[in-house]
Amino acid sequence: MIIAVSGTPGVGKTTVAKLLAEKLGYKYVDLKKFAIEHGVGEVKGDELEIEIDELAYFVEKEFKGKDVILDGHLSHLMPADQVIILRLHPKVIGERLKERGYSREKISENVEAELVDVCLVEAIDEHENVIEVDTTGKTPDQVVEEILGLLNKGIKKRVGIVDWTQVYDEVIPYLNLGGE
Ligand SMILES: Nc1ncnc2c1ncn2[C@@H]1O[C@H](COP(=O)(O)OP(=O)(O)OP(=O)(O)O)[C@@H](O)[C@H]1O
Repeated sequence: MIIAVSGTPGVGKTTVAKLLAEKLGYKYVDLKKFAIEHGVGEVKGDELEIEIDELAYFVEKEFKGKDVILDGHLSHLMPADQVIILRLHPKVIGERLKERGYSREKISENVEAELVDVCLVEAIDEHENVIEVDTTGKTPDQVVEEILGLLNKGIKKRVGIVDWTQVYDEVIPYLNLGGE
């Protein structure tokens, strides 16, 4: 089975994807590395611009019918049997990306994407089997146990569990509202 682990940059995809692969005995795949190895997309500045359909072709060709965890913020756009969308309080996303030295603009862009559920909405557009997990305040182990608990119960769809508009006031400091 192909399981895609996606979500806003900084949400904890790689941490959770590696642990989930280990617990399930699945192959772990870094989607960005996979794309580069297959010559999909081109590096523009510090960004890798990827042609989604081309990447999806290689993912299907290489992993269809295999047990794989796909790690990447585009993985929910790939041909997956199950999608896991990780969520995190947008202010924690802001803190993590600040620690990474992201620009104020990049931080704001990603905090806003988390605030308005961009990855979740895209995943639901593409796939029926989407499980949303709020990782806020949970350890990686707790997040993986929650995912395994749902999958073991045969639950393939669980969405609509967070609404960050409730914490909008806490998020404002991370948004580039003035456009400066
Ligand atoms: N559940 C967690 N609790 C505390 N810290 C976490 C948790 N999950 C991940 N982190 C930390 O958050 C940071 C980002 O984690 P990670 O690199 O897994 O995120 P990501 O979503 O893969 O990011 P990117 O999309 O940029 O690759 C790392 O420093 C990681 O150690």
